[in-house]
Amino acid sequence: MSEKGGRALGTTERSSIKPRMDMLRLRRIILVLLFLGSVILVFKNEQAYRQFELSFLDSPETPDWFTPVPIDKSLWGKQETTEIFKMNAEEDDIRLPNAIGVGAKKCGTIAFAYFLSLNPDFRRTIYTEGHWLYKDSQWKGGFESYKRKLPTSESGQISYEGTPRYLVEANVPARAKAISEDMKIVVTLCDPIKRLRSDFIHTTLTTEPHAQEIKRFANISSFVDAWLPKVKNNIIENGEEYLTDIYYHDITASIITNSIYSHYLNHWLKFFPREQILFLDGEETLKEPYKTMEKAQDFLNIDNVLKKEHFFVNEETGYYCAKRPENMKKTFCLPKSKGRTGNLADPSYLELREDQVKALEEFFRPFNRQLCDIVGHSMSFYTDYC
Ligand SMILES: Nc1ncnc2c1ncn2[C@@H]1O[C@H](COP(=O)(O)OS(=O)(=O)O)[C@@H](OP(=O)(O)O)[C@H]1O
Repeated sequence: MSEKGGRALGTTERSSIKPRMDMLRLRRIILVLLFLGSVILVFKNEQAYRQFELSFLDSPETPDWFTPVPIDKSLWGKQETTEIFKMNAEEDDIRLPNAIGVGAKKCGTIAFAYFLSLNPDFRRTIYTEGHWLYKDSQWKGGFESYKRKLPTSESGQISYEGTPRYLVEANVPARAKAISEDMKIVVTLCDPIKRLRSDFIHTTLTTEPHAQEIKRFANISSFVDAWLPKVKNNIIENGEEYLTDIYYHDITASIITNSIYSHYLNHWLKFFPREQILFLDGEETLKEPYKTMEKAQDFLNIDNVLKKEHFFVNEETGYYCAKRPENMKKTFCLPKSKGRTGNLADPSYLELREDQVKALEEFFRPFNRQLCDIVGHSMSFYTDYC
């Protein structure tokens, strides 16, 4: 009985186990397929995401990836300064600046200042850059401290101090206003991508805090792949606030964000009216420096001493040099550290892929549109937006 029953049970079991095994195998196959499917989906999504990050939305109907904070021109020049400049020294042959240069970094700010200083009415600091206004410890030292950075000048001459970093330091406009409400501001701007290239290689040759990190990238292309998506996401998540004082919280990103001129100018314009700011085009300073000189001399109200006949191209470097107006036989060229990108030993170090150039153009576009509104006229790098 038990044997019979046992055999009967065994047969039933066997006949029900086989379909169950088949079901289990089928389920396992389905699970494996589902797993593979989701791995492919994740991979494809990641690819699509990167594609999006580095894509160029060519159509004019395509909305910009970001909408900058709207500018309110009625507020320009209205913000009072709460900073107090300590006038703890006499003005003698060293006077307070009546004009400052505020960048942008790598746009030809030194070419501007060095060439213009061939006009005897324009007196610039003997140091290339002052780096005085944004440093709290120096600011506290008042004029006694600032004097060490300033040129000698006579009344009627322009006393000028220029530091490209001033453009992106949030405390500088209020401090410049505390020194003088009539301060004239000179801003040289240039193609954001060209500027980025120049900033990238320049940083590798400095002791700035991010120099080591930048040096670790094989070339600018791998830097842009790694950092453009990060910067974009930070702006999307935190808004333009992320750009404020970036040197203190994400200095590596500044290689890219230093080209977002509109954000920083918006801040400057709260303190100074538009008429007190001269916008120069770095491309013009490079290709037709006499035009830049003419504009600057007019703006600063000094004699138009520097003219076309004072400039010539140095055949060895391909960059402009100048003849001294008081003795045209004496010439002056900028130091070799300027004009680096045009004479690179390995140009591939600064090469960007086509898709990267497009992604960068797309990245800067909303800010350049706003820049056009701020400046009020077209510049070589955004003619289409005005
Ligand atoms: N005449 C002449 N000679 C040499 N270089 C010239 C000249 N005119 C403009 N430029 C451009 O100036 C770029 C350097 O910009 P900055 O002086 O603003 O740099 S810095 O921020 O002060 O470090 C520099 O960029 P790099 O080529 O990357 O060095 C040049 O594009």
